[in-house]
Amino acid sequence: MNSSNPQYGAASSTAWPGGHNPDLSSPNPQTALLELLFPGFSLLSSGIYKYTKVDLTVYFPLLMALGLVTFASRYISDWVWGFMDSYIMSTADIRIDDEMYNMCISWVANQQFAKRSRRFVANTNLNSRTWFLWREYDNEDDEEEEQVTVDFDEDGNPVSKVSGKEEKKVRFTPSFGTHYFWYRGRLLLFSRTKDVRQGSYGPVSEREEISLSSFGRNPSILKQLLDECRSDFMKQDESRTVIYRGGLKSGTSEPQWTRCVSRVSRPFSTVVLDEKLKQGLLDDMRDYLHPNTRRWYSNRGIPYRRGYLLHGLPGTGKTSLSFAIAGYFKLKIYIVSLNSPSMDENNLGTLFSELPKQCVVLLEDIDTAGLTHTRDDKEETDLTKVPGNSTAAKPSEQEKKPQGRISLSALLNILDGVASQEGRVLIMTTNHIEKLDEALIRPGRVDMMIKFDLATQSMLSTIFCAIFATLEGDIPVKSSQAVIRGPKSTSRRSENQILDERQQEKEAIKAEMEFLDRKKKEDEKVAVLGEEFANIVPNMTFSPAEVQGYLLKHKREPERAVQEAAEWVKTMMTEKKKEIERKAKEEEERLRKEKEKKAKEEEEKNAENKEDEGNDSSEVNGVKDD
Ligand SMILES: Nc1ncnc2c1ncn2[C@@H]1O[C@H](COP(=O)(O)OP(=O)(O)OP(=O)(O)O)[C@@H](O)[C@H]1O
Repeated sequence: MNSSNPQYGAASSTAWPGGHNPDLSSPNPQTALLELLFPGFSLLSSGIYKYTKVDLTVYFPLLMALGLVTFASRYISDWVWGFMDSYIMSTADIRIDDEMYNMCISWVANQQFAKRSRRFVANTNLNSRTWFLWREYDNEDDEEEEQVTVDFDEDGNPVSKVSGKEEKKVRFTPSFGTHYFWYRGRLLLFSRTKDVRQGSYGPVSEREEISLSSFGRNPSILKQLLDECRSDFMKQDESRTVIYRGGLKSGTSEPQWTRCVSRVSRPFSTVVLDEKLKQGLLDDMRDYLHPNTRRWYSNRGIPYRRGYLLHGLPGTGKTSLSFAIAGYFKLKIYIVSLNSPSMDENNLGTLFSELPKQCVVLLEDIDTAGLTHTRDDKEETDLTKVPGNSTAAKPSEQEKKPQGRISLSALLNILDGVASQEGRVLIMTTNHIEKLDEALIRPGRVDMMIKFDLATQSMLSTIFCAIFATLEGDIPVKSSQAVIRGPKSTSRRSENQILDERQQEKEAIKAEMEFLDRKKKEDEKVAVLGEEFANIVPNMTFSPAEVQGYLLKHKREPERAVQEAAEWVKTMMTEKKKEIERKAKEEEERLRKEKEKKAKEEEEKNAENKEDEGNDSSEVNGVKDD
């Protein structure tokens, strides 16, 4: 301990200026107060005194005033902020579980203030707050982002590609706190705060809130900004089909639609189906979605809804058509699984009431949805009415059926009740139309049914040609021929440069001509091979998915696909035969067991009857004896 310490020098002979002689064990009250206002003050002042002989405690009143201001400023600033927030600021709070969050955050990520931010959150996926819900989550959301991650070296060995455009893009958004930025000449605030109400469980990225604030009581600037966020976000989806899934909000029992993926829209032409049917569906939907049609419906008091049932064997294109048609009409697609354990009548009702004005709702494999007539599955009467014609189903069949949590009547009410959004397009798919209740597919609920069949001969050649057709990008272009034909630089170019460019342009045109020529020849060849292929594969025997699966094995060798087609058909037929035999055996076994069970039950019943009869006769005899 330094004996010359002005603060703690009780034992020291050093005289304190101003008559202060602080004691180590009991510092004077002034120093104690200053120490409270400025933690570390005594240490600092003793240091200063030692070297400069300036005693800071002399300036006690001044320091006190300064300390009080510092002490109070925190409270004052909080109060001022609270006052401003309540009376002279407008704020938009954005819920993390709403799609507006994605829109807003993706807008923020593109702003200069976010790029300049010194403390930021780095994301490869701006929607990662729900990563745990949907693993397939929007990786493709960024238009600029390429999905290629694997390349092959000269020897054909896979190598990962982690450079340039292919690299997964990292996006930066400002971290927790308040960030200022200018928008249309106004100073706005973007705040990201930790959501303290949320429990400690749940992913970290979930526990946050974001808000946008502006000075002034008129919030129109915030609305403009949010509108811009939304339209920017929508632009990214222009050539995509956005898919939403119905489920529960994370950690709650509240139902909500969650955006799970956006895909490049499948061209409608790539779904192979009878052209008349396809055109009929397109015309029907086009007419339904026409802006004047809603009025037409409402004038006549008819609910403005349209339902389609796509039925047929597995792998015949029902799902593909649903997605393609949604993409064609630029509609979002909302998928809900009635089999999901979280899906009950209330949740489904809420989801349907939250649908946007125009969209496609897809209920896949509706026959397997395990609809019951009431929630209480034990009631026998319920089970006998399970989807299937109104006729009663056999007990053993009932046992096998999955028991859903949604009754058929509730589903019907939801589909055409007041809660169901008008303007939506309902598409139901099934592999077993015969299992569906008539009420579910009556006109008004299902306005058009489309049957999907196994591949006909014309479908076979169409699928063949679709797979082997030469499309842009299929033929590798030599780098010397790949010329970017953008706007010419305005800077002066030398004669040599001009000549060079002309030469490159010529080469590019030549390459394009070569490509078209080659494409024509290839397509002619493929058309002939397609016919050959269709003649080898039997009509209406394989689903388009099976044919596609086979052709993909030879995707670069159409000739080989034709050569080996007969062998493939043979193998497939044998497998199918085996499968049919196996199923027949299973059915036989099931019937036998059922028969045995029935016989046993009958026997037991007879035995019981006999016993009862015996008892009755002994009673009668007893009476007689009496
Ligand atoms: N008619 C078709 N035209 C083009 N491609 C088809 C067609 N049918 C099936 N495919 C192809 O087969 C695959 C499976 O098709 P999809 O899922 O649409 O069949 P699905 O009828 O919905 O089957 P499931 O009943 O099993 O759900 C897809 O890759 C699709 O490209």
